[in-house]
This record gives sequence, structure tokens and C-alpha cells, in this order.
Amino acid sequence: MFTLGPNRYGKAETRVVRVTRDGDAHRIKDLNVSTSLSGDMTDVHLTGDNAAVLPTDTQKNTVYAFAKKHGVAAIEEFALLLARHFVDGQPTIHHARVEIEEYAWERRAGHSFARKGQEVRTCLVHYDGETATVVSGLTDLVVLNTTDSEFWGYLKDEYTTLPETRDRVLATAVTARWRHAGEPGDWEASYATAREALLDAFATTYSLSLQQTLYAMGARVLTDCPDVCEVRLELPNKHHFLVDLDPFGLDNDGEVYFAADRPYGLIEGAVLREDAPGAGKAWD
Ligand SMILES: O=c1[nH]c(=O)c2[nH]c(=O)[nH]c2[nH]1
Repeated sequence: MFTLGPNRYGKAETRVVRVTRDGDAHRIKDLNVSTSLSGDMTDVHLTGDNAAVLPTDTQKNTVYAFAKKHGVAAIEEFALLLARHFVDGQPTIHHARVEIEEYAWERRAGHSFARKGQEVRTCLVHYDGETATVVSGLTDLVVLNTTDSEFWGYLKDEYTTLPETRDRVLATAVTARWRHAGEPGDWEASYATAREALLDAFATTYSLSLQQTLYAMGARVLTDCPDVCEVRLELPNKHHFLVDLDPFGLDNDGEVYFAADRPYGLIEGAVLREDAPGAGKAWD
């Protein structure tokens, strides 16, 4: 009475970051990979017989294992490699659709990267007929360090499972706002200086926690922008987890990461000059 129409199945949005550590100048490839397969899938839909199905979990694992084994050059090449592997390797799979998005990064230092694509610049002004307060800022400035980040020595209780680490990827999407005590004269130059201060502090701070990096970033803005009296930062900890490639007989010496999008740590804080004037309604 009914017939099965077009169908496909796969793993959507496998977020893989491949780090290549040739000496001090690291390279990263940051991909969002979606695979979708189709073929002899009548039985699985009509009777629940899974014999023709290559699990979506396997498709995800293949993405990670191939990132390690073959590296990632052009995304077209990587997509072709995956598509051919699925179709040529499994007689029940006749068609593979592999879609890849690549997020572009520019290197700021050997191990420090800022994601290409402009952040959003923000400002908030209050004026009550007498006094004007100006808060400048930016949001979604995405940065990543492939090394020089540790996290250990923290509190542990019966629910703590996080392993201590002496070397991890540290990544965040910076939201920063800075309050001016006066007017800098050139707002454009002031913004460029603050932005550069944030990026440079992120790149050059050897981090024992994102909290420490936050303070360094705020302090650098205060150092470089004399008219700024307070900096508020929101730093989501964009966790990058090393993928366990052991089951595939592959080691993973800081090369292939799963870029998780949630949940994420959220580190927030303000850095002020000791003599900062009251904020009034500046942040309201
Ligand atoms: O830099 C960090 N700060 C934390 O407070 C924290 N908590 C956590 O689980 N990982 C991290 N990383």
C-alpha cells in the first residue's frame, strides 16, 4: 500500500580540528563535516534489519581517523576521500554525500590563531544632559592557542572527573566591553588598539587557566588604552577534546580534536583601574 521514498542517513556536523605541529609554527584545519549515505536501505526501514547500515557513529569515527591518517589538505580532497571510502568499501552503500564547511583562521603567533571573519563591534552611550559615558566593545572574536595552556591544581570532590592537563588547546569567543573615563580623541584608533591588546594578550599569555588569561587581556587593554578605566570580559571556554583513536590503532599526540559547542565553561570578569570613577549607568 505504501512505498519507501528517497532516504539517506548520516552524521551531521562532526566538528574536527586537525593540528599539525611542525616545529613552532603550528597549522590548524577546523572543519564541520556532515556525511550522509544511501543505498540498500529498504530492509532497515521496513523490517528493522540493520545489516546494510554503516552506523552514523562509524561515519563520525572515520572522519576523525582520516583526519589523523591522511591529514587535511583541501576540503574537497578530504570529502572525496571519505565519500569514496564509504561507497567503495561497503557493497550496500551506493551513494555518499559529504558536505564540509571550513572555518578560516589566521595565525597571530606560532601557536595562536584568530578566526577570520570580522567580529562584531559594539558601543553603548549614556547621556543625561550633563555627562556622557561610553562603553566600547566587541563580540565573537574567536581565538585559539594550540599550546601554552595548562589546567591543574583545581578543587576536587566526589564528582570531579576532569583530568589535569599540562598542555591543552585553549579557545574562546571573546566578548569584551571597555568603559572610557574620557574621550580618546580618535575612536577608530582606540578600538584598533583595544582589539590588538586583547589578541596580543591572548597569544602571549602562558595560561594556567582561562581566568588568568581573562585578567591578562583586561590588564593589557588598560595598559594600552589610557582613557579606558574598566574592562569587562565574557570568555566561553570552547572545549577541544582529544579524540581517542586507540580503537583504530592510531595514536593522537595532540593532533585531532573534537570541538564541542556545548556545554561550555563561561568565564566572566572585570578588570579596573584602582582609581576608576564610578560607572553610573554606563553598563545598564
Ligand atoms: O581555564 C579553565 N578554568 C576553569 O575554571 C575550568 N573548569 C574546567 O572544567 N575547565 C576549566 N578551564
